[in-house]
Amino acid sequence: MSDTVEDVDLPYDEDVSSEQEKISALRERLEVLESQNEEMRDQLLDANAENNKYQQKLERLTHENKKLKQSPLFVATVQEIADEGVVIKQHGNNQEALTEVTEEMREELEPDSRVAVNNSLSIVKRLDNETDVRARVMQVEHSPDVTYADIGGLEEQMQEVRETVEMPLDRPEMFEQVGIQPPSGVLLYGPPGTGKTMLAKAVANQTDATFIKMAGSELVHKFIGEGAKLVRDLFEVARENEPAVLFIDEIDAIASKRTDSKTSGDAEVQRTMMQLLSEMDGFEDRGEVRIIAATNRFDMLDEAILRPGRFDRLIEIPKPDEEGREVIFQIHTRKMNVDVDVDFAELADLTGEASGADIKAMCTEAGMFAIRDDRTEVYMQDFLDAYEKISQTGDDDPDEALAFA
Ligand SMILES: Nc1ncnc2c1ncn2[C@@H]1O[C@H](COP(=O)(O)OP(=O)(O)OP(=O)(O)O)[C@@H](O)[C@H]1O
Repeated sequence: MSDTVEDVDLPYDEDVSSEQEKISALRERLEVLESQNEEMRDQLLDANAENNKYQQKLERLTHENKKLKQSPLFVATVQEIADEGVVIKQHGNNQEALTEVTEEMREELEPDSRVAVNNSLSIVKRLDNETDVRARVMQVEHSPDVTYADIGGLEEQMQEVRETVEMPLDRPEMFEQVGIQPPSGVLLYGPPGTGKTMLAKAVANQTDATFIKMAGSELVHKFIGEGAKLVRDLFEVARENEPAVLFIDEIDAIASKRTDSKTSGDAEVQRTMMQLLSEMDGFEDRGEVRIIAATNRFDMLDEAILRPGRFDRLIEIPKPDEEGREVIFQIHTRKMNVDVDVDFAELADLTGEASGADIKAMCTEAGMFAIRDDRTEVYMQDFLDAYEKISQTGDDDPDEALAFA
């Protein structure tokens, strides 16, 4: 307190008041001050009580907020931002809902944003950019390092793929001058591990194009509810990266014959396929992007996908014949330290039903036998042992890939 007696405004006149008057004036002043003090103490108590109340509320909200963030959240996509609220579509069950959001959150959202919602479908947060999803579902490689020389036993098929995919990418003006549309898509079909992916990569390498791969099964099983959007994204990424080879593996997962069941999963697959068809139909004028699809289940495909203008070249990629197998053995042992006695013709003869992938596995296994034996050179016997081992692998499980035993 800096006030001194001189500063205080006294409740009496110093010069005229008697002692008695001074005392009673001071008493009165004291009473007033005491009652003011009382009042202020009451106010302070009230304020403290209020403060306590807010403190408790804050704690409760912090706790709720934490709980909200901890309990499992569902993923949804924003469909529309309307005055009445935000329309979201949940992944998994595809149900649409109108939900409220805070002003701050509303500003962050736009149609197609992916969001996390809680049990009562309130939007809790916006999920980070969708390139994340794209990256997880699409494999993008600029000019992959596979060349035609790495592929064995598919000369005819290679020629056909080159004509239909490579020419339009390399010399688009030829098609323009002749006045025909280049074939829009190529479908490679045949057993697993026969080189379909390799072929698509080799075309991208040869034409210096970006190779973009998406697996049909991932589209419908991993990213439920997002299939159609991801197909849209896929074509967009291709256009952004042209010249591009767009490789859709396991296309049967999205384009199989319609089944009679009407489950929501089927409806979702249908929507994804419709999106694919519409992207392909509108694709002719979209520059230097070529589509290659692959399937092991040609018999399952919906005819809609095979209509002219879509995949109008169907190329069978069979298992290699004996001559092909010999070449594939040579390709996969190029970098191996192989003994001169190794007879690839004999190995090709031995491995009747092997696919290219089986042969590759056998070469690696032969190398492992050499290493186990502490050698750096791989002998014929290693290949024979590898054959033995690999052909036995599938014995217990007839579905196992190695079918050449
Ligand atoms: N014709 C081939 N020539 C050389 N190597 C081959 C051949 N076919 C397959 N391979 C080997 O097998 C591996 C798998 O082949 P690829 O992925 O191209 O098969 P795919 O037909 O696309 O199989 P899937 O249908 O299972 O996707 C290749 O990386 C390669 O090492």
